[in-house]
Amino acid sequence: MSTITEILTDEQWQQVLSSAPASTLIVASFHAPWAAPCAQMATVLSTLASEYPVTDPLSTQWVSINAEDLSDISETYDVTAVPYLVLLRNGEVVETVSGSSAVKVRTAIEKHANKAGGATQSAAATNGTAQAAEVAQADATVVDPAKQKEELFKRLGDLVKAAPVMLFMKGTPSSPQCGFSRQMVGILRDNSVKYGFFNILADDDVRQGLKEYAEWPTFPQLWVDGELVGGLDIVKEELSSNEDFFKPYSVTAEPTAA
Ligand SMILES: N[C@@H](CCC(=O)N[C@@H](CS)C(=O)NCC(=O)O)C(=O)O
Repeated sequence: MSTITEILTDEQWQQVLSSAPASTLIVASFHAPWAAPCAQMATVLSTLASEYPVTDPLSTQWVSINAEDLSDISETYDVTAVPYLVLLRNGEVVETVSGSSAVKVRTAIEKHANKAGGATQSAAATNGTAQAAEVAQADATVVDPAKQKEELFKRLGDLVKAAPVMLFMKGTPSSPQCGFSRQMVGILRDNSVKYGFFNILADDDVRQGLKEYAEWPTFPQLWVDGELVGGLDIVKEELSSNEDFFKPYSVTAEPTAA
């Protein structure tokens, strides 16, 4: 059974790419320590990995990459949100999956992995192992719409608290994909605000789900301490009535006594 290797350096990644046989499917999972769905994804992937044999030429190779620490690798594969899965064969990307849907991840891997790997997988499933049961359960939570929504809202609840100030935007701060998001990034920069961001264009579940979760229909959305402040207009209003609105979140703020 295969296990997942954590990639710690660019060189280690290059080594994986250059040493893998041409037939090997490389399953690369990009994650960030602050993103709760990545922990769930790690469980799903380690379970899937354990179902695939190591033997060449039927091999799959499983690696995990911290998207922030190894930003050059993330840029190479256009990783703008996590979890993000990249499947490669012979140095070429064969498929990517954005988000934490266990079903999408499993389907993509099964599609590209060798058939013999699939046979082993069915054997594992009929063995009724705890691991097979775990994946089945992860899948079940995603296909039942009510459960799916519950899972998504739980994920969103964690995501809006991923940093004290969280911006849900179109694009990234260095490359906003909408004028409203660009203006919001400018305001945060002008106020020296330290913030986390999420590119909603990279994850349609988050894009649509957050509108309902927040009861706010548009982006950008700014969340502070897990509470929605609002969109661009509201943030401008807040600042015009209180220019120190962002002071507690400014990188130049004086430390406050506990
Ligand atoms: N007046 C709004 C402007 C934001 C807005 O209208 N956003 C639109 C276009 S970028 C949007 O997010 N639409 C929903 C979507 O694209 O999913 C604000 O204050 O934030």
